[in-house]
Amino acid sequence: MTEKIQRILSDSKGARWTALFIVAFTMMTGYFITDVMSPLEVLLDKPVAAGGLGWTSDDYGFFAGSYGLINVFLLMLFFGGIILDKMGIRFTGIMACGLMVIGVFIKYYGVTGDFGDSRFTLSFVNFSLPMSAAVASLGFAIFGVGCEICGITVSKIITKWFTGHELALAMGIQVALARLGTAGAMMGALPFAKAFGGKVGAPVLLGLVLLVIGFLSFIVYTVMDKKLDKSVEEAKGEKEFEKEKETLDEETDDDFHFRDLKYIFSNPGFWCICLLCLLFYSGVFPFLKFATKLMIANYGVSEDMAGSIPSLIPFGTLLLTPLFGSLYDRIGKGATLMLIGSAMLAAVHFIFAIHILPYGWFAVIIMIILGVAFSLVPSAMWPSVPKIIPMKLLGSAYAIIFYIQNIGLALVPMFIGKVNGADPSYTTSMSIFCGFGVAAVVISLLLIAVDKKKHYGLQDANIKK
Ligand SMILES: NCCCC[C@H](NC(=O)[C@@H](N)CCCCN)C(=O)O
Repeated sequence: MTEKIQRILSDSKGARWTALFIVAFTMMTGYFITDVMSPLEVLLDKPVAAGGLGWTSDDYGFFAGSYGLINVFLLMLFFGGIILDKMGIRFTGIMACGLMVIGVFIKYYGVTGDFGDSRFTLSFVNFSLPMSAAVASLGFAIFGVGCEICGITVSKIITKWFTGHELALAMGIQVALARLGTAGAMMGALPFAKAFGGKVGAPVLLGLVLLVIGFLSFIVYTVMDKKLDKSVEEAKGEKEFEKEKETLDEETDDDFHFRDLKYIFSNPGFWCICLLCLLFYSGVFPFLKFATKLMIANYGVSEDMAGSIPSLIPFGTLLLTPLFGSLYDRIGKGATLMLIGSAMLAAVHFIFAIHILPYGWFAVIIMIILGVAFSLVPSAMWPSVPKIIPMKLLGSAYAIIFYIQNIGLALVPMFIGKVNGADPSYTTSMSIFCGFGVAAVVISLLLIAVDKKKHYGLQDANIKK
């Protein structure tokens, strides 16, 4: 009997949680590097003679957006998903980590190399950047490919180990640990750079070292992955588990066929999740980029304190994302959680748009509500994908969702920046963000209806009793 229960490695609680923490650590180091330069703008825009890099805010904006450039314009995320489904977790994960390390190495060279006054210029499109920004952006774009492909690989790994167990809790913990990487970068990068004489390269080098450790931990994970596959093979060989064999057959990485992609594209539930992801994340990540200035302009918060109010959001999600994930595992109602989170997003932006109660304490309350919304939707949305899409297509499915999301993450901030220039009261931009929330509510309602019709099980608990 014991032999039956413990027939594959993922049935061991210790093994699957160890696997989770190993790959979540890799992802955390990736998120650290993603945001390590965000608090360093004050050092980047100093003149070269004063120890800075002489970047303008436009140069910085281009650098920040370069994360998604190769992913979006060269369709790298789309190909990344196919590579994952075709070549498997171990190959793709190592490739992704390798790309992240190469990317950060180039970025480090960009911010520490001596380029003098040289510039990178494309005269036919009237484009010019300091050479340091151009090199750093190239590195960040390569890193972005690795980081997003690593993200879809980790999602597939978690699904592989946790299906039928604590899937949403595991995904929630992974996202929470990733947010810890973001929070660590936001809080630690500037003091760390200042401790090294204001050198931008110091925190980037720290991130590079952490990333290499993250890469090594992924290599350790591949050993576990091999063992899991071996235990699955052994279970397949046992006659009495004929029924399970059919399920396991469906789960092998080798079974991917391009023609199967039409299953993804023709799936209405998948498109609802894609749209929800695009709308919801467009209302959160780009908002965070403008939130500090909003606090100063509309809520009278001092410059020193203004950044700490939006930082309540990633901190709040640390605890709440696993909590809501565990709720989804035990009682289900995933689509309802997404609806509630979307409604909260719309309400928060509506309140920001109409400028009532212009006090710092009120902004804190609103930001906490946004933090709850930012925990509700991701904790229910990501674990819902495996309920709609079979395992062998999961890499491609996550990649397409990430791809569509990246378009919003790249274009919305550029658009909102222009809108704020024309209307510095933030009424227009907050109304646009509110519009994303309202549209997310509509899509969530549609998802609930589609789920009822197609029986995806989005409202069911993940843990099989
Ligand atoms: N199991 C999927 C987890 C996704 C977490 C999600 N990340 C993303 O959506 C990334 N594509 C983009 C992250 C960009 C910010 N650095 C998240 O909520 O972080």
